[in-house]
Amino acid sequence: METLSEAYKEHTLHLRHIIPLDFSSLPSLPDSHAWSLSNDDYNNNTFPFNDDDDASSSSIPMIDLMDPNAMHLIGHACETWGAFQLKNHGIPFGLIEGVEQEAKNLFSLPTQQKLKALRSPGAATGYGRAQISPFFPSFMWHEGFTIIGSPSHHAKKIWPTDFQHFCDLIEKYEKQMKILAERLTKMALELLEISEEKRKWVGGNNISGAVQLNFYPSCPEPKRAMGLAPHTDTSLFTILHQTQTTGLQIFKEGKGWVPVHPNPNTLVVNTGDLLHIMSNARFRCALHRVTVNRSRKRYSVAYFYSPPIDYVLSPLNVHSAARFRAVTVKEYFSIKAKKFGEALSLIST
Ligand SMILES: O=C(O)CCC(=O)C(=O)O
Ligand SMILES: [Fe+2]
Repeated sequence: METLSEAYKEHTLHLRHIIPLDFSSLPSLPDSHAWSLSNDDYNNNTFPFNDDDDASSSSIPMIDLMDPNAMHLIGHACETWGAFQLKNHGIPFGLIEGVEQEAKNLFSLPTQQKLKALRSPGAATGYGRAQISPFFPSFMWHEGFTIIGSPSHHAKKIWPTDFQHFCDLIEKYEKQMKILAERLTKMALELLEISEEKRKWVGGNNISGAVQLNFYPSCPEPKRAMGLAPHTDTSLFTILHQTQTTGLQIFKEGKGWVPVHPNPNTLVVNTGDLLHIMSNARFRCALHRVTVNRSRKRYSVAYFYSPPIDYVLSPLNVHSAARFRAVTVKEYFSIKAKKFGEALSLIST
């Protein structure tokens, strides 16, 4: 089966954009990882907001999936923020905790062991820096591990005799996340009045899904470092579990960088470029980034959900002129891998 990995094949990266720094023994921030963030940028001078902003308009909405009105609340959140927090999402707490623990185990391994699963140039899966690294002048304070389909190929390299537990948990997690993503997608497509014919793929087995484990080590100079640089996700929806350490921020026009405070038993959902395209820009794709901190390590687990790679994304059923030309999922992934922030404007009509 063709998977998302295909879209990265023509886009080979230099090894310096793949091999992470060995963060374990650094007394200070190397120049290669220094960002010139102004104090205001870091502290986001627009936050807290004006007095006339109430708390509910100053942070992404919290939505209860059991709420009978959930679909409309989700639609509103996608229109205004491109993101929301989700409770009563149905993913067993023990499973989330288990995957979090696996991520902690993985990233605390000695560098040499992690490098056995290094992502190869032109590949999408394995251990390494963020895929967006080449588009920024400085490196990020981050290590990642990307999984598409079964994690066993890479897991066997890291733990030759002991990979099964990791694989079982990740596969269970992927299955549960897929089910949740399907529920959200059905609601979004219903709100967009997408035809039955164009919705048939939802619930099928050839969707494009990926799991991304992220690690942000504690950092000697957090104000001059960046965990993950500003980006939008190449997905329809991204469902994120973050540990209880702040860092994730979403950019909101007129407000600046807004923190997404971790809440126990709550997942963060954001819309990605693909839903932005399908909705003819009615749903935002949230620009987000991650800051780091001095004493606490931060972990997150992202699940990216997208239609099958040959699915044609086109702003259908819209009441105004299409703002994007039709592209397949695979074509869009490959444009994004090569052109990053320009991808949406490159397919604009
Ligand atoms: O670590 C986070 O909170 C966000 C991760 C993220 O944005 C990503 O993996 O695309
Ligand atoms: Fe992201």
